[in-house]
Amino acid sequence: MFIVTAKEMYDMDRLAMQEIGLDGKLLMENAGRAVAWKVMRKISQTDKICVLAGAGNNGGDGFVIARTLLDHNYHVEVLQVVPNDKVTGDAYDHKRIYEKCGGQVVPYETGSIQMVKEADVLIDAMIGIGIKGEVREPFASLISLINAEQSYVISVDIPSGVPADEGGESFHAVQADYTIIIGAPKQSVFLPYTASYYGEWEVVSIGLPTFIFKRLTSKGMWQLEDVKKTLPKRQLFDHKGNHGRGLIIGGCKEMPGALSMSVQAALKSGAGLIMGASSLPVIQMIAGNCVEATYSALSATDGYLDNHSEINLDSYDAIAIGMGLGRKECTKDLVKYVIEKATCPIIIDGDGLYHLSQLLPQINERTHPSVITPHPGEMAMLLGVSVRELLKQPFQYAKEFATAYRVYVVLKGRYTIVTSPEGVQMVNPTGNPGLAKGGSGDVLTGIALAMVMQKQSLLQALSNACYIHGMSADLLVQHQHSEHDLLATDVINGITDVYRTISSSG
Ligand SMILES: NC(=O)C1=CN([C@@H]2O[C@H](COP(=O)(O)OP(=O)(O)OC[C@H]3O[C@@H](n4cnc5c(N)ncnc54)[C@H](O)[C@@H]3O)[C@@H](O)[C@H]2O)[C@@H](O)CC1
Ligand SMILES: Nc1ncnc2c1ncn2[C@@H]1O[C@H](COP(=O)(O)OP(=O)(O)O)[C@@H](O)[C@H]1O
Ligand SMILES: [K+]
Repeated sequence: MFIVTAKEMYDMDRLAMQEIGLDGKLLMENAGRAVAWKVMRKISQTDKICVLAGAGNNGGDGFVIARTLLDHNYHVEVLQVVPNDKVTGDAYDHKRIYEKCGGQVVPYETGSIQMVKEADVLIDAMIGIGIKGEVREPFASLISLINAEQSYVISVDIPSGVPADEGGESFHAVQADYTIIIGAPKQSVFLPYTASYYGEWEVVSIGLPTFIFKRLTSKGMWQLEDVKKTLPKRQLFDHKGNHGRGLIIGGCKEMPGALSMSVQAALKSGAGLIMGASSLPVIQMIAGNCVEATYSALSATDGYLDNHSEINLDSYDAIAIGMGLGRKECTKDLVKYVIEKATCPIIIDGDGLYHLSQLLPQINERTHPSVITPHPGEMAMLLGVSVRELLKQPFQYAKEFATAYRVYVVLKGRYTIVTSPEGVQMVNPTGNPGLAKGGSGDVLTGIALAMVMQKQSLLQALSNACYIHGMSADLLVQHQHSEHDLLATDVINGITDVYRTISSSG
């Protein structure tokens, strides 16, 4: 599934009309009818429905929705929020068709507030992706009224008032219960400050050909069907070498568990062979948790790894470094050494990212792939901006960093964004707040290492890792756990169910 900015959506529209000959009225018909079918599945025939229509094409969709509902004997009326002369073009044509089919259009006036109050279902077709600046009257008051009422609110394309793109912060918008998105989700579906306005959401197709999306956007949402298509399969005559040899370097005296979780998660996700490298006390503490792994004891001073020359980096398909490593000068040297010497893909996480802020020239010079897996705090630190600023434009910032330093960026969060050095972006939809707990990131790094070592493109490998990690948490919360008691080690064990579910669902 593709993700678009408002500009990309308008460009697609233009291309569809000018180059293919799909005209605007037809697209509006497709949009309105597709939305109406979704609406019918959510409401009952006895509901009193009020469609609030604005002046633009979003309002035009509203007239098609109303006509379709009317034709199926629903009790529907349109409240036109703008004067007649503002409804023009395709929207005007669809208004006329609706009226010719017997539809009622009630002009907006103070008395029509009653219409909103009496409705069981409000269909918000006031403003779509064409919003400019702050919402004006009477939209602003209507939005307050809608939000204060108990009726079921369905927004068309986007809750009116919510910006389509990242970047904005202050806005007054409809709080929808359900949003039916037209064509493709906009960036604001995935942002922390706008996502909740959408309520439950779904996307409907309006017949724009896939090649148009491919040509105009490089953002998408990774879905189960993508995982099924790209996940490495195990063949009858496979041996462990076919599924990669991985090295995981991490752990210090205060954080031995981080390494343990990454090692376990990597093996559980399908890695062929995993070597965990840390100090002897750390290894002695964790080896019993995962007897399938091999371990390499490195020298340490005061509980922190201190000697990079002991590590042989040559015989691995991928290396992960940083989980629970510590923020000492000696551990920075270790990270620097791996960045400079590793001739396979590397994944840098945790304290490795802390050190990376002083190793940016070195990462830039790598000729083999590099992956970073920051949470927003780590990403903001690397970019030298505040977390608040980063979260206003996560797509933009992740892309800036990925393309500037030629790295894969896995910017973690409710909707983790994976960005390739070319700027292609994949959003992961799985996961829940049960993952907001120490150790979840270490598990993700282990899964990511296992994926990166096996035969898939790196963007696919990292998207699959995020999907599996989140899906494990989702299945666990649906079946045996709650978001409160879920532990990172549960997420490792839950990988079993993820694979069983994926393989049994065809
Ligand atoms: N391919 C597509 O993307 C298609 C999109 N369609 C619909 O078209 C919509 C976009 O249509 P438009 O470009 O006409 O834009 P909109 O309908 O989103 O909004 C434009 C209207 O809102 C008013 N407006 C803008 N900012 C405002 C503010 N701050 N306060 C009050 N009023 C404001 C403008 O004066 C204008 O009348 C989409 O959201 C979608 O619903 C469909 O018609 C089918 C095809
Ligand atoms: N509310 C949430 N919804 C979905 N996923 C979440 C949520 N909170 C955290 N996660 C996921 O959990 C992981 C947390 O990683 P991180 O913050 O690095 O944890 P730690 O370093 O403590 O192990 C990330 O993969 C992130 O996407
Ligand atoms: K809307």
